[in-house]
Amino acid sequence: MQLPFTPRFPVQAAIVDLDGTLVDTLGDFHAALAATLAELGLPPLGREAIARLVGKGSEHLIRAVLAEVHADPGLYEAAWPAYQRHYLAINGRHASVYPGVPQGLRAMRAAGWKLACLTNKPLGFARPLLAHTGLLDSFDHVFGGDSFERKKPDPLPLLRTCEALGSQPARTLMVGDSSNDAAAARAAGCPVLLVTYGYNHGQPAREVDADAWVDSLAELAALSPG
Ligand SMILES: O=C(O)COP(=O)(O)O
Ligand SMILES: [Mg+2]
Repeated sequence: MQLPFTPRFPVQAAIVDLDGTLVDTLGDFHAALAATLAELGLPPLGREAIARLVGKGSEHLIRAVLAEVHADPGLYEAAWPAYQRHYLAINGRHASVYPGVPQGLRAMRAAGWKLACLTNKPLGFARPLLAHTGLLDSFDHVFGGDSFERKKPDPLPLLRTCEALGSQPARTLMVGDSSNDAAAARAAGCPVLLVTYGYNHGQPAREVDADAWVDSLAELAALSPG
């Protein structure tokens, strides 16, 4: 497997982010939040505003959305269960796999790499979404934002995922779309590749400290012989 940079050690596994990297879920976030805000009698929020707030898990998203619409923070207690109900009802309906993802995952598997999906999304949202999009079987492990005590950008979820994969961090590539993925990877000692098409809190991914960037995961397939 060739990469668009030279890692210090040969890579033998990858940890891949979900929202903004494998699947464009902005439509799901928008629909679930619209239903939640309407139920609470609050104004809706546009897609661009939501894209800036996604990436640090659903609890953070709900608190940030309430702040964005100038709602009472105490509404969180009602908003969180309402959001879970609405999200589960529409999970995957307004989502699409990014172009190049199946080719990129196939290339990584063909290289003999172990693969894990590690997202800040709750596991109860992540697994059904991966199954719905046909990506679940690509992964040896799937972990969510509630699988460990802390979420990305903390290195703990990456270190635990490396253990599950049986791969040292220096030999495990983090593939993500945001500064959460990159900061967690740096702190864990994993090399990091970012896609440029994701959310990254509304900022260009090329401005984030990473080892390399790709516009499509199909670039990995193009680099690999055969
Ligand atoms: O649900 C989120 O906050 C997004 O999670 P991810 O980018 O880590 O997949
Ligand atoms: Mg992401």
